Amino acid sequence: MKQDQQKKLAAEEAVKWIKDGMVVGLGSGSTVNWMLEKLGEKVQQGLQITGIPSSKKTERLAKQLGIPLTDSSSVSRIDIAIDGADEVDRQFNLIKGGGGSLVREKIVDAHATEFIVIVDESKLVSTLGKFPLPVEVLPFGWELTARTIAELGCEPKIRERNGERFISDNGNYILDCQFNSIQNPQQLHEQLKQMTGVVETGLFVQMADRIIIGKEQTAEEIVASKDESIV
Ligand SMILES: O=C(CO)[C@H](O)[C@H](O)COP(=O)(O)O
Repeated sequence: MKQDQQKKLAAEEAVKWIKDGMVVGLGSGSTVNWMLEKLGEKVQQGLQITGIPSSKKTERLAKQLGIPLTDSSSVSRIDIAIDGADEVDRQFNLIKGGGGSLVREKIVDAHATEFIVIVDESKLVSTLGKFPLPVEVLPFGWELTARTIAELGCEPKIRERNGERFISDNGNYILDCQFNSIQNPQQLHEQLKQMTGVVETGLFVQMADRIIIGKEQTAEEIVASKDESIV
């Protein structure tokens, strides 16, 4: 499938940035899974790194692939983090959390010296918001939290999977908030973060250092000062 091929291209390009001795933040999602496959191969060939997984799913796959893991209590730095995204805009803002791992991803990605985002070209948008913004909330009183969020002009929907309420790795719920068009990601993130009951938002505002977009035959790498346009 074309999209999978693009994800694989972006993922493999990103692995080239991982060098011996690095502590590597491992994101989550299907694009990251391609990255883990390649990284696993390199580890088998002798690359020495330590990974910090950002979700239980990533932890399971990394272990299967023989990637050595540790946790944040055992490292003083994260050299590089590689993660996917659900939407990417021209100002290096992201929507993440489609897989429900946004809190751990944000902690890992925010502490990395270099944060690389890997996406297929369908993820690149001019304005964020078509993808419903995932917001992690405490289960207690979530209906009240959802009502407050709705006042910002969206329709929060409690996330379900296979007919069951989705529970994050942190034991919380996810509200998927359809804003359609997010004109000011920073402002919206701050408004949401101020609400009691909100744990974290899927808005990653200007955190990325490098965006690698898988295209038809190649992976296009965009590094910019974060004020620059990327397309
Ligand atoms: O944020 C995420 C998980 O919480 C993922 O990185 C995002 O959903 C992209 O996933 P995929 O690579 O499967 O398209």
